[in-house]
Amino acid sequence: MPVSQTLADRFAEGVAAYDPADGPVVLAVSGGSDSTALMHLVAAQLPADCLVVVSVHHGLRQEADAEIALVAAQAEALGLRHEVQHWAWDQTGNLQAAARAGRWALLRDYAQSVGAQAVWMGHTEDDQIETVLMRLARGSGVDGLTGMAPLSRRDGVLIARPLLGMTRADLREWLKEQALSWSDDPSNTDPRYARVKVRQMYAQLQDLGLTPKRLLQTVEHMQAAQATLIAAAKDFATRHVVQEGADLVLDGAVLDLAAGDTPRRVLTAALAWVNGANYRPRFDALRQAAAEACAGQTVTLAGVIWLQEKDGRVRLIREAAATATSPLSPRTDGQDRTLIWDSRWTISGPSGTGLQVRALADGLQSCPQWRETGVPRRSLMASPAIWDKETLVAAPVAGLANGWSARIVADFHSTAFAIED
Ligand SMILES: Nc1ncnc2c1ncn2[C@@H]1O[C@H](COP(=O)(O)OP(=O)(O)OP(=O)(O)O)[C@@H](O)[C@H]1O
Repeated sequence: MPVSQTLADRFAEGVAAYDPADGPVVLAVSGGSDSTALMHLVAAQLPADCLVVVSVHHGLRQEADAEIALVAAQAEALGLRHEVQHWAWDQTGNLQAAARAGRWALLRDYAQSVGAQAVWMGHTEDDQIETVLMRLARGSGVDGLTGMAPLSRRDGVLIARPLLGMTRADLREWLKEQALSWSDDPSNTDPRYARVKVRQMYAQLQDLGLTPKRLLQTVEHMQAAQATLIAAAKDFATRHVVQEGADLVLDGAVLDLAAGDTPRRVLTAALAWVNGANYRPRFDALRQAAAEACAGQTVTLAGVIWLQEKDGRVRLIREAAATATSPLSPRTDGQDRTLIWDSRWTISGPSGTGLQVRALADGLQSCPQWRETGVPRRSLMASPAIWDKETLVAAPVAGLANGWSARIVADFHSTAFAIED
């Protein structure tokens, strides 16, 4: 059977769970073989109007213009929308790491600005093997050695990797069979990069019997171990964490980090849920904050205020000052505008020019009915509000709707234990 047959069939199974009603999908396509194959395979399975192809131009190599032009031409032939996002290096830090982080930030922000349900990426089995070997070299634990997950979450955005079970060689074979071209980025073979070194050394490790099959078996064992840890954490959370709107209320058991993996996992998940998964504290900082909270102090960590309740529990509230401002670009078709704010609120409302979403903060004074909502003051101050420069247009959570709505994207207990990327 030609590669095309089996590969396309396996891919079709992988996308079966996708529901167009949940919003568009962003396809991250660099123009390399893997993401080019991803674009064509997805386009054959899903309706074009729910796909947006996004290429990030790093402005670092001359060939990038031609690579992105090739993606644009192929996307157009498939009837897909194609967007280019430009990245600029501010000359700080390691260039590779900065480019990777900058690329993700552009993909994430774009996905959130169009209310996308997920970003799909072209990582393959080869990338998985390299990732696990690099993490082994860093002494990673169970979570790290699970490698990349087929479905995970970063900064509150879902990442799908439908090609993880396929090899680069198979994808290239498939592209050739379909007479489709791709671009080869020379840095993918530059031995100065750690990933390239790992790839080259892995060829030797295979001679010792560390075949892809064996290595991926270990990954499966780790995934099973991780699933057990996550199940225990979920169960613990149902007993010790209560979601109240956008806040979480924890009892003392969650702060008892000496009790092992489970409370640490639950506390970390709780913070990540409240801060939109924008940052995770280091363990030392977490331990210190938990001890202070146990001693009755109010703590601010990871963009979250840990406030004492009268009954001794601790309320986690988003810190208004840690949220960002998102511009609301107007729609030309007169439809409502939808975007995701602070990685966890879906905001919808009438189009308009020059509007922004940012935390309500002191705008609370302009919401006469806020007390009737029953939501604590500090929680309302961190809730989303629509602003026209300094004028408050709407604060839906604080009782000033004016045609706008805001809802928390996902419930804590059912989503907070998704695998983090
Ligand atoms: N410049 C980019 N623009 C958009 N998406 C990108 C870009 N670079 C990488 N990606 C996404 O990240 C995935 C993994 O990145 P990686 O650096 O391994 O890819 P690559 O070698 O540039 O290209 P490919 O994976 O397509 O062969 C890609 O498959 C793609 O989905």
